[in-house]
Amino acid sequence: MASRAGFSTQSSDSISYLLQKEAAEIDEILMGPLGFSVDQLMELAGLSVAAAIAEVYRPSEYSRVLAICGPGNNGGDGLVAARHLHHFGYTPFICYPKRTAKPLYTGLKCLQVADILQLESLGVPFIPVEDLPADLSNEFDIVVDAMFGFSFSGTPRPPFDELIQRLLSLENHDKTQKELPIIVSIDIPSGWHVEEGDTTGEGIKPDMLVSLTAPKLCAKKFCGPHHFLGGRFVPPSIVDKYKLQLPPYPGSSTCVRIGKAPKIDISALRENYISPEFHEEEVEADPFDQVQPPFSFCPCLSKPHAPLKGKKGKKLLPGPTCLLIWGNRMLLFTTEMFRKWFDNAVAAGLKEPNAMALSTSGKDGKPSSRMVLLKGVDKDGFVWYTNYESRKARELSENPCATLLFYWDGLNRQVRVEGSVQKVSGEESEQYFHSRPRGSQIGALASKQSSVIAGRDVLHQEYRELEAKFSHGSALQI
Ligand SMILES: NC(=O)C1=CN([C@@H]2O[C@H](COP(=O)(O)OP(=O)(O)OC[C@H]3O[C@@H](n4cnc5c(N)ncnc54)[C@H](O)[C@@H]3O)[C@@H](O)[C@H]2O)[C@@H](O)CC1
Ligand SMILES: [K+]
Repeated sequence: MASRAGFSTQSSDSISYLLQKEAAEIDEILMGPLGFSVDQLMELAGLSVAAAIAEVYRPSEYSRVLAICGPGNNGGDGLVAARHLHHFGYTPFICYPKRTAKPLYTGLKCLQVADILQLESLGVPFIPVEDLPADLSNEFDIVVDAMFGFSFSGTPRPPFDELIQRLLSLENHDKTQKELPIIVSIDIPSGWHVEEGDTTGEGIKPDMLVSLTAPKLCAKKFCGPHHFLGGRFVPPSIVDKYKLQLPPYPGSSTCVRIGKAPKIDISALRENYISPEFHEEEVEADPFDQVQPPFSFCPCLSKPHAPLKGKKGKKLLPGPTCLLIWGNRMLLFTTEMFRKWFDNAVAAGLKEPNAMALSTSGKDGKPSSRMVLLKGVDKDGFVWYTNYESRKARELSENPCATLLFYWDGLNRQVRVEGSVQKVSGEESEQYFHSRPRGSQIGALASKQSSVIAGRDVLHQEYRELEAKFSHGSALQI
């Protein structure tokens, strides 16, 4: 869950939607000339479904997940998603009415046997359809609809007709009375026509739809708040053949949000912290002994940032209020302790753990904040660099007091530092300046930062002069 799905800014009008026939053809091409195996595709599809769910619904609030799996590959995606959700910290349950009983099958059935064995080894319960509570609203927080995908046609036959009815009855509950389970449909909301959608207007209305490979035509009619695309395996030959326009997946994400951005009630925006609690009695008497906070970290270590030194530096000397904060607890700390926590944040793979909000105020007393990057920390203080003509530098020259705030999402920690600020030595500044890439050096010299720029021509002129000074001629952008 370290990587985020991001949001595609591509309008839903410019995304391609597939006809049923095209979806089936793509399936055949992938598993024919392109050499994919069905289990490979299903694994990627199921993983992207689990990732999309985890993106929106946290296990601390939505732990109990029921996956209702159908007889085809859509059902297989549901089994795989449930396995990944287990590893993401959810408690999945499976209802798999057409599960195969015999172990020796070929093709798809063989795969489903493997999926079942893997889920059973994780202790994931399989609930027979007759044991499923008639009212799903008390038992589950999320229901994954993995009954039918793009090969569905006609009207649902038993027992799926009745299962779809149970999902429908969830929607008809009095929503003001209690929290109802979220419905997540894989690829197609089950019971919908693959191209025409919910033709009767009485089909299920999932809260989340995770389209796979490319959305099917019926997805145009999806009105729920969360539409994601998953199945990050489409090769260029298929994109070209079907003239597919698909949004890019950000970074290493297996899913990407498409459709409209979710409407967020800012007043209700609250992070559910799932990191282990840190109790008062666990705090060491000597803060230096509090070296390893009681958190476990992601084993994939990202490379620590190389220490940077340099020019136009500022150093904040921590005053009496240096607080490590986790949840609603605080601990006075030293820069040495900070360093250990910082190293933990780097090891946890957090993005830019050295980003910090710097707040200053000048002689007018009006505070201002901005994000800057920490460039060093030692027993004397915290170092960052700024152009001495910037607003922050001006304010610090008028009032050499500042606060720093680090916020390490994912670890549920923040660090607040308050103190007085002084310039670093010229020598340290020089070292830092020369350690920066050429382009940044030019940019730093030319930049007036937040001060008002008299005229663009003047600035261009300065750039030209600076570029001429540096033979490398690094590219510059204004
Ligand atoms: N690129 C792809 O093609 C990929 C497809 N995947 C998944 O595979 C799905 C398609 O899988 P399948 O082709 O196996 O088909 P489905 O999973 O859509 O379902 C086919 C099964 O449903 C039954 N069925 C159809 N209509 C019915 C009805 N009215 N009542 C009761 N049963 C009915 C069929 O007899 C068949 O057993 C996709 O939607 C997607 O979820 C993913 O696993 C990976 C990639
Ligand atoms: K489905």
